[in-house]
Amino acid sequence: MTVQVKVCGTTSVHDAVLSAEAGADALGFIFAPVSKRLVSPQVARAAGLSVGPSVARVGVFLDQPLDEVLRTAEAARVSAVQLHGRLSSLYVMAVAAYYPVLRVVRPADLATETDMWHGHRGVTLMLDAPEPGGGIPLDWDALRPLFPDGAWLAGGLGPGNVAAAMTALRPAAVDAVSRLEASPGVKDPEAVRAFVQAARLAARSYPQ
Ligand SMILES: O=C(O)c1ccccc1N[C@@H]1O[C@H](COP(=O)(O)O)[C@@H](O)[C@H]1O
Repeated sequence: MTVQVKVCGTTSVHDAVLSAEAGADALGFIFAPVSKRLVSPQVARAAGLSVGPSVARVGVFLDQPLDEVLRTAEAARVSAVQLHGRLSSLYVMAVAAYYPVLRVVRPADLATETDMWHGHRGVTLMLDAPEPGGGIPLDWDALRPLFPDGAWLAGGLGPGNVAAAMTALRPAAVDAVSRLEASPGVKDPEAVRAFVQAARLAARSYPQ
């Protein structure tokens, strides 16, 4: 199985190229105003263009109005949208009419959201810690019985623990930001490279 690796919190062309050269499959651009990694749609668009179409560009939003999400995603030319927050299923489906959606869920909501989105091809679940971008890992062993096939995993992942997380849950993709930074919004090149390499290595031990 091919595991996707997403490097989130990209705020510059420089860091987009760095992550793409390290082998990332997807870059995340955070458009939530509360974030320390907030990026403008214009910079995100330039960064996306700098890495070419083979690298996915994911716009990340937290509890923002629907029209703002759609306008920002369009301006930034993202290829997918990641939705955090308390959102109705109608809202999520409205975004999914335009973009593939990564619907982010907390451990407490995993079972309900798995039932809700089962069979919706445009919506993929991503499990994350309750505080997005907080760098806090989840209790992977406790989540093992609930973790759905095909879901993505985030929450405090980094070079030192991504292999253990993948061994426990076998996610379809892994995503990280806090542990890949030299300072908020600025990537640590060594950490980004080590994260992608560790995830690729761990993916080799997935059952074929
Ligand atoms: O990182 C942020 O500031 C952020 C703000 C608002 C919504 C999502 C945010 N980040 C997302 O959090 C996860 C994991 O982050 P971490 O590795 O635990 O720091 C990732 O999906 C980011 O997209």
